[in-house]
Amino acid sequence: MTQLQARGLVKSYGPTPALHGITLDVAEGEIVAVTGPSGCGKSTLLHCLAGILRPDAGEVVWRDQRIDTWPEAARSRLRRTEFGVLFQFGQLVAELTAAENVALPLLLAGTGRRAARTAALTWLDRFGVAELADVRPGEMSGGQQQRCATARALVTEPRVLFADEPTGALDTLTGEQVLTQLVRLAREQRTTVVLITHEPRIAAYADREIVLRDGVIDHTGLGLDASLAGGAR
Ligand SMILES: Nc1ncnc2c1ncn2[C@@H]1O[C@H](COP(=O)(O)OP(=O)(O)OP(=O)(O)O)[C@@H](O)[C@H]1O
Repeated sequence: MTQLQARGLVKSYGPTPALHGITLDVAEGEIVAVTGPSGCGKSTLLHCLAGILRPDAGEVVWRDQRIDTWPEAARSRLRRTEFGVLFQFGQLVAELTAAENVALPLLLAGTGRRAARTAALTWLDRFGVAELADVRPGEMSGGQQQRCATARALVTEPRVLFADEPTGALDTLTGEQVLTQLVRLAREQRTTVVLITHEPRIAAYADREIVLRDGVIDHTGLGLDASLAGGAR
């Protein structure tokens, strides 16, 4: 089943064009990597798909519903429930512990405190950082922070996870470790993932790679092709 569709997306920032007509289908449970040179429109595409930005023209369709025309409050609710969003710097709340950070999206969605904490501990454990439950982000390494942020993005068990360079701030080995965990858990949950990356090695974890150039899709390929092009894994 198709989970998410972009139909002829066009977006400019004032005089600066970013997307020139992107059409794309993402299947349920599919992991798609969006790659391409700096400035080619990757983040803009992700933000349009996630309902953060409204395209100037074209449509974003999620499970047969056109969402780009929804009011901001409805799109924001969608991002708190059915969608998960993860950025390069995990954006954990500095004053909260890891468990409180991970529980936060559930509390915002109305889950009770005890159930939210239990789920947070489960997800921290899945990312191998259960022992950090009561630690604040300032006392964690970058990799530990990003594991917590990834746990937070998945704790609501979103249908679609949007990740913008989620391992871009980490060293190669740590980045790959976090990403393999993310991909494994996403596959277990049948979560659809749209992942932006600069690195062919990272794109190799995806089912499909979509390469943008100057705001259009240059070509698409299998993740495996990217791995071969980028050298041995
Ligand atoms: N808020 C903004 N205001 C003005 N121009 C912007 C803004 N955001 C992006 N752009 C421009 O839109 C184009 C696409 O940017 P976008 O960030 O989507 O590309 P990207 O492929 O994600 O780049 P990078 O890999 O460097 O993050 C670029 O020319 C960029 O300079």
